[in-house]
Amino acid sequence: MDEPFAIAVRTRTRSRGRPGEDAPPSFALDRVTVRRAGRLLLDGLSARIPGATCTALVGPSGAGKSTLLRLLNRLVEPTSGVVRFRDALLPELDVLELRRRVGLVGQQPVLLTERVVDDLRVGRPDLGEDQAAVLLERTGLPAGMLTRATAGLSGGEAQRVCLARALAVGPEVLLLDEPTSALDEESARAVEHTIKDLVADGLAVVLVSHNAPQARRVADHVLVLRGGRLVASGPADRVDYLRKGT
Ligand SMILES: Nc1ncnc2c1ncn2[C@@H]1O[C@H](COP(=O)(O)OP(=O)(O)OP(=O)(O)O)[C@@H](O)[C@H]1O
Repeated sequence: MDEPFAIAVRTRTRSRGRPGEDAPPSFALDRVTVRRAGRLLLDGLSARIPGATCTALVGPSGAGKSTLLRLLNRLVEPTSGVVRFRDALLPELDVLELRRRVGLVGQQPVLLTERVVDDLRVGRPDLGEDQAAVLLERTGLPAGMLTRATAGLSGGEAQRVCLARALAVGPEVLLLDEPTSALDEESARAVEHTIKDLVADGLAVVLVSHNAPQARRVADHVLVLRGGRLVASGPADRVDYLRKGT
C-alpha cells in the first residue's frame, strides 16, 4: 500500500498514556508574534502541540485562534519567533510539501468538482475507486456516495467529503477551523465522531472551537488563548476554561 493512503486504513496504534503528555510534539512555537495593520494578533506565544492527539484551540472571539491555526501551515507568517513542525523550522520546508503533510479544512464545506469521487481526487489524481471508497467510509459516509453529485449533499455530508479529500493526500496533521459551526446538531456530532476516529487511528488534529462542550467531547489537549496570548494549556479534563465553559 502506498504511504499517502496509509492513514485511511491504519490500525489503532495510539499509546495508552495520558493523551498530550506522552505524545511527541507535532508543533513547537517559541515566542511567536503576529502583527498586522498595527495590531498584535499573537503576542509572544510559546506552546507545544502534541502528535496523535486532538488539540483544541479555545478562547473568546478575536483571541487569535484562527491566526494560530493558519500559522501551522504557513497561511500566516510570524512577524517574529519560531514555529517548528517535528524538528524542522517551518520556513525550511517546501510550503506545498508542508501543506500536504498538514491539511486544513475550514468552516464552510467547499466542494470543488461535480462528483464526490472527483473531489476526492483533487489533490490525489491517481486515487483508485477502492481507495476513495475506504476514505469515504473513514469519514462515516457510504461508499455508494462516490458517484453522487456534490451539489445535492447536505452540509454534514459535504463537510465529511472535505475531510475525506484532505485525508486523500495522506496528511500527518489535520487543521480544522470550526468545522461544525455551519452544521446542524446531528451533522456536527457525526463530524465529531469522525474526528475522534481519525485521532484514534494516529492522526494529529488541531481544532479551533468556540464551543466548550464540543472541545470537551473531542479534545485531549487544550490551548486557551486570550488577546493573542496563551493563558492556559493542558489535558482537556484539567483546564478550567473547559471544565467551567458551557
Ligand atoms: N490580516 C489582519 N489584519 C488585521 N487584523 C486581523 C487580521 N487577521 C485577523 N485580524 C484580527 O485579529 C484578531 C484575531 O483574529 P482570529 O481570527 O485569529 O481570532 P479568533 O480567536 O479565531 O476569533 P473568532 O473566534 O471570532 O473566529 C481579530 O480581532 C481579527 O479581527
